[in-house]
Amino acid sequence: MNIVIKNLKKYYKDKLILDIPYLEIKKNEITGIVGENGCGKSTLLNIISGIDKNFSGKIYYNDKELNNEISKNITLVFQKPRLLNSAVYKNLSYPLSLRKIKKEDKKNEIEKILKLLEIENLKDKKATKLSGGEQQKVALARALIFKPKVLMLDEATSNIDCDYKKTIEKIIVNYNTNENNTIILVSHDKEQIKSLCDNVIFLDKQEGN
Ligand SMILES: Nc1ncnc2c1ncn2[C@@H]1O[C@H](COP(=O)(O)OP(=O)(O)OP(=O)(O)O)[C@@H](O)[C@H]1O
Repeated sequence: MNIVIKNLKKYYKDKLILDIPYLEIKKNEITGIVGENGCGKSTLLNIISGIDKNFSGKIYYNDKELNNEISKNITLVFQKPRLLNSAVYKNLSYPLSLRKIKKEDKKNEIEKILKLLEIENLKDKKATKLSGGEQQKVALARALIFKPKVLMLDEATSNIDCDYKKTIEKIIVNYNTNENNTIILVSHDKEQIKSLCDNVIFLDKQEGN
């Protein structure tokens, strides 16, 4: 999905947080968003995902404004995952149940994604009891299982160890190139941004913040 942002302004009370006259995020590309703490990166992802509707300006997704169908195709993964207080398997099956996926297909999809992310060993463990890095892996699995057209990662690999980060990065690149998807990556990891992104957006902190 191509995303075009026009005249976006976001305030918290009377403090201007974001001021973006025009921004285009292209499908089939990995777009990095960088900038110092507090410049509004997470706020921007929340707005694009539809979680935050309190802004002025327009956002077009393939020339259309946000609706239920488009929302279903956008996933945002947070640095601190919000997982269910139940087994990893349940965390992955629940979102598929909401989408009315048949039991047999569900099982196959879950097994595929556990294997892809190399987390079969976590399947029966309680998600909220996992380490920070393990929880991030589960959150990525839960995001990918939806096959979203727009995948946004907000510091989503910050707790993952170096070796495994490479595995995740490969999965992200494949997901982008093979499936025609849009990926937006917020990260303070300069190496990661440099090696993965086709495009980098530098957000400036607004004056007075
Ligand atoms: N709910 C809120 N109410 C008031 N101000 C907020 C709220 N959420 C964020 N802000 C402010 O908005 C600004 C942008 O925050 P945001 O979290 O988007 O920045 P960021 O670039 O993602 O930062 P970081 O790199 O530290 O994660 C900050 O000044 C922050 O204090």
